[in-house]
Amino acid sequence: MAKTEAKILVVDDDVDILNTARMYLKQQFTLVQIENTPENIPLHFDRESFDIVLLDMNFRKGENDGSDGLKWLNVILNLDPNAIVILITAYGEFDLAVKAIKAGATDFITKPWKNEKLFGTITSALKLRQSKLEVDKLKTTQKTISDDIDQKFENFLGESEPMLRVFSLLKKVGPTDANVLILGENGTGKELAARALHRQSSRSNEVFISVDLGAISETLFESELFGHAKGAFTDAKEDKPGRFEVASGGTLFLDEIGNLSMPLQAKLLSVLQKRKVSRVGSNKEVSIDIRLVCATNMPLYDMVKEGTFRQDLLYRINTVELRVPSLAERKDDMELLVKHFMNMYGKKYKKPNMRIDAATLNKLKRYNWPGNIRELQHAIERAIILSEENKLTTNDFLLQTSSQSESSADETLNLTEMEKRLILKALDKNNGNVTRAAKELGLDRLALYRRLQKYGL
Ligand SMILES: Nc1ncnc2c1ncn2[C@@H]1O[C@H](COP(=O)(O)OP(=O)(O)OP(=O)(O)O)[C@@H](O)[C@H]1O
Repeated sequence: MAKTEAKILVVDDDVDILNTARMYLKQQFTLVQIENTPENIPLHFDRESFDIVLLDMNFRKGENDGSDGLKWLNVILNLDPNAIVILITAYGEFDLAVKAIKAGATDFITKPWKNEKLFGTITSALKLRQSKLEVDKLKTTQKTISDDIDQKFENFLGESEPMLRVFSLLKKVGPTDANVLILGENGTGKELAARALHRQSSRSNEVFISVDLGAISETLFESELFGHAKGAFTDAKEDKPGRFEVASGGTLFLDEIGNLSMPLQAKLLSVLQKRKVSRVGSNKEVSIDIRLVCATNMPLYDMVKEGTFRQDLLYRINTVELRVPSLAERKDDMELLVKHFMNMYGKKYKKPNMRIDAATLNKLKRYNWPGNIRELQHAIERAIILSEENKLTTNDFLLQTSSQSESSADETLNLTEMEKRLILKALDKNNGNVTRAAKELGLDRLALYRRLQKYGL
């Protein structure tokens, strides 16, 4: 009969017991080692990773209160927290066995034992060992995956005033368990902000689960979020936990929350209130412990007034509100972001040391970026791919919407409005330098200052 794959260490000061155990166990398992001096246990663990340790409770002659066994049990669990220890007790030592199991032993066996009983005890303990190792492996895999994802998201850049305010709020709110609602236009970095909150929380070693509510169909909503039991519907071939359950212990990020229909808002609210979910097709409720972060680019407050977003749901998710500014509001970050993406795509497309001239940077600053950072990121990627020299020029950027918006802006015939726009344009072009902007406008500095005051600029 093939031996079962397992490494077993038997520790007892009775050499007869050791030899009997070894003789029998060697026929059943792939590796069996024996030791009569418990002080040598660490040496064995240095050389081998044991699946099971059979450990005597009473070592020194005359001592039979089990304190020695408990001490060595502790040593073994320190050497390997996943160790499976089966204690060898004398007949009638039940109290001691209970004490040992509370201290972390897996099972006990009384001597003299029957071989079948010993085999059965070891076989079921081995199953536990395998699950513990599997959980460990899954945890490591999960950590590697989330570290990997986090790396992609760790660069949340900004040095402009509005971004410094965002960072300061993130720092204050991150470590709390407060529900956070992140508002902002598309592509402003709302998901980055949510991940930054998670990284700064006490849950940072747990999962961050992101759900795009805009991408989940009405019919799949419940099964995706709350899970389903086997047979709940035709495609439910097996039990499956939903995102709420998977995120338990960590952070759940619900993106595009403004896109939820009223019936789905009611379902979501009920789960958030109860902090419990039941999988579709099951009556059993599972408690969930999540930190909730939601995001949207929709005007939730207006939607509440119109009756398309539930006020009670809004109050549940917006304990703290954070607004990520649009790129147009943080033009001071343009250079930093442009250089960051140039560096990123320079590496990706093997075009290192790319430069950008001032005129091109100014063109990028003047453009409105309706798609925000995502649009900027794509524009730089495209420019790097298309560029023929190691310098990005205005020709590498096709900002058509920009010229449209610039020309439509010029269509206004209101003189005051025109003057205001020209001043802003001149300032923008000259990086906020009043002297140079004034010169370009044909004004002296004082005259420009007076106009800035007049228009509240
Ligand atoms: N401050 C920033 N620094 C660096 N990169 C950024 C920054 N903000 C956003 N990005 C990048 O812009 C892209 C869009 O960011 P993100 O997905 O977080 O935006 P979003 O607001 O969640 O978008 P949507 O509303 O479309 O879901 C990502 O590639 C992200 O890495």
